[in-house]
Amino acid sequence: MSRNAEEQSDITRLKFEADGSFKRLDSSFRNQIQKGGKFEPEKDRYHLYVSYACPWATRALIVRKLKGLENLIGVTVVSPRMGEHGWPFANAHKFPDADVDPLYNSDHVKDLYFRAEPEYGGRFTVPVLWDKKHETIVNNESSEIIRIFNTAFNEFLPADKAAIDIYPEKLRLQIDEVNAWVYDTVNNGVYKTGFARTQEAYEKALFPLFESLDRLEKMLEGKQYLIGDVLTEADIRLFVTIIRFDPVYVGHFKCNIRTIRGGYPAINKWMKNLYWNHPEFKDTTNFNHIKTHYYWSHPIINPTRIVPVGPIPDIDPL
Ligand SMILES: N[C@@H](CCC(=O)N[C@@H](CS)C(=O)NCC(=O)O)C(=O)O
Repeated sequence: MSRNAEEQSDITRLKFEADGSFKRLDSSFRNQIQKGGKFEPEKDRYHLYVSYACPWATRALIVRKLKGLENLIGVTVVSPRMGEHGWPFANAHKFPDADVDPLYNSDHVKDLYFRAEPEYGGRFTVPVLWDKKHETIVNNESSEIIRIFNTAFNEFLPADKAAIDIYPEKLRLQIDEVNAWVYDTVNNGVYKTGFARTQEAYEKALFPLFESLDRLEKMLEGKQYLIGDVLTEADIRLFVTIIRFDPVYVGHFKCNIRTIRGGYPAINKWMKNLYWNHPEFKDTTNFNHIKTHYYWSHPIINPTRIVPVGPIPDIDPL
């Protein structure tokens, strides 16, 4: 099942635009889980492969826990050191809190992609939502996986968990509007900043990133949640980037106009509340995986692979 595909798996061979900017490719597996479809809601049929380091994958981990899906959908965590073959499992690269692949004992995430589609030509990204019945990938796009988790398994859940709705009908327009610019300038903005190959491409991503943080700071003043007064997917999608900001993006991705803790009191307070008061956020945040992954896995940006010790602490107390 293992195949050499370093063009696709080696992050140091990422393709860039002519102007030195980084362009993220669309995810390829975009199926839904629904009654009457190829992928029906069922207990213990689906499996989630994630990295604790990856902000996109962590969205799915947070929602899995928030909705109480732990007994319905298993999880496997890859090792944070992503090398020429992409994400390794623990048997290929041991690391604390990393797992072996319980389904196929694969060495790398790419082996799952080739099992699902032998001619697969895209990148081998996490998260991967896997169907054990058809032995294929249901979906590898986090924004869709969290919406699947939000509703698809409600019939198996106790009433309090089924009632949790992170994309409520009456807030959808607002959530979609915020998601759009937060995705482009913040979630993906940090990557565009950090992966830029020219000064111009770097600054073209950096300034909009900080303009958006300024805007978010105003939106969060005196508020616990981004939209309305409930936790929505907009908070989850933003949190996974903000929690990585001071420990990684400030240094590694050169997003250093301001730090969150030093420059954005309202964002910092919102982040600390989610982290310290909601186990779904704290228990799915692993700073060791986060820091090791970025500083180790991008030798173009950090050739010594030294992982900085600070900031201490990773997140301020409440
Ligand atoms: N649009 C995808 C992005 C997923 C993604 O880019 N994941 C990164 C880790 S943070 C990855 O696995 N990259 C591996 C690679 O590109 O080789 C999603 O939101 O699920």
